[in-house]
Amino acid sequence: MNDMLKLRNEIDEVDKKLKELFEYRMDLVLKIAEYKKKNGIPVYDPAREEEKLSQLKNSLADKKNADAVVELFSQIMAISRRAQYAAINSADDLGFTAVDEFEAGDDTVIAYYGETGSFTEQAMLEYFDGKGKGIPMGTFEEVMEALKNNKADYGVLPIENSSTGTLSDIFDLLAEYDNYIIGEHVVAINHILWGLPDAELSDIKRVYSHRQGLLQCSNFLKKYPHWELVEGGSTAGAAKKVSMENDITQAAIASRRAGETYGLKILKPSIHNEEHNQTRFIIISNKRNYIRNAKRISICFVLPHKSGALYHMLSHFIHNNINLTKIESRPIKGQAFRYRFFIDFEGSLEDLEVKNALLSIKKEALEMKILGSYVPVPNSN
Ligand SMILES: O=C(O)C(=O)C[C@]1(C(=O)O)C=C[C@@H](O)C=C1
Repeated sequence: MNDMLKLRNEIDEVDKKLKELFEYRMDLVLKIAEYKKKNGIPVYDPAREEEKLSQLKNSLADKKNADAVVELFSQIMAISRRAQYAAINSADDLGFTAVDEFEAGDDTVIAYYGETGSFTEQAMLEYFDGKGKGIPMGTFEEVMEALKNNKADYGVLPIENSSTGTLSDIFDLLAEYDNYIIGEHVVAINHILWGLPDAELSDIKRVYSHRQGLLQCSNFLKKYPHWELVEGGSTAGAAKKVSMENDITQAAIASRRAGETYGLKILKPSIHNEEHNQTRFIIISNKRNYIRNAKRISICFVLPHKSGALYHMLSHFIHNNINLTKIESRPIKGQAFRYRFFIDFEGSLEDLEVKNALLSIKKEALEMKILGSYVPVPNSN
């Protein structure tokens, strides 16, 4: 027998013992689960886990294995928790209810950002198949308020553009309000420069649009440095303003629907920087419901201000084999250089792995909110 074969035989012996010990350990873990269930004790006990890890680390003969031992036992304890959640079966509730579908009929009221003809209205019409009664709202916050005050059943807001990135205000509002993401929709954004029916490009002195409209068309606008750029309201609001004020020197950057709605003329089509300019919209509700088996989840959390806190938090995703699709951070108002993290990941609120990760994060974070679970648009992020 050669040396390698001999060593492998020894490893086989060690693995056999490890396996037997692992099975024995899992039996103990399930007995603890029974006890926890009977006495209403939560599955996750971070203090006990912390104590175990430092005990194991400090008692090592050879400290070079310290990190590996911590990794190995963190993983073993994550597996144990998963088994306990399965045995206890939803004693620790995430507070969300699965539904088969979201109903929308003619009486359904949907608050959307912007004016008639805005891209958000288009997202609403496409998502709800033209059903429901849309009410335009002047600000993102008004959409949130309409849900809060039960003035609307659903809300629609833009959250991310393929060329300019995320709309950070929306993240702050999602953290602040008790409203939840129940769906998402992507719209191809085609910006057009619109003027009055008699206007020519050479007449223009001032251009109105939403901040995003101006940003997404910045390359085109750079060619006209003498134009005054005025941001405010939605893109459709800008088209309405140009139409109402009847000044030949004014133009608006807006959608085809908006320009046609307000009787304007195309001065320049397709002026956006990126050929495939797309915006992702979210559909929100004030109820903690989600479509059964929806495969995307968004959360946000605030961490204790100590070294390694984010690393530790992310390990809950790693140990539960969860794939993150997006991570963002936003400064917390009134707390200089402290951040709230926003994470999107794959999975369903019914998965034990997801439950395991979320309940652990909830326990460790200073605050954690599940922003919603929804069916993602393919390749949206
Ligand atoms: O000691 C417990 O409470 C257990 O359930 C066991 C165990 C472990 O695997 O060691 C599992 C989960 C807890 O978070 C802490 C420890």
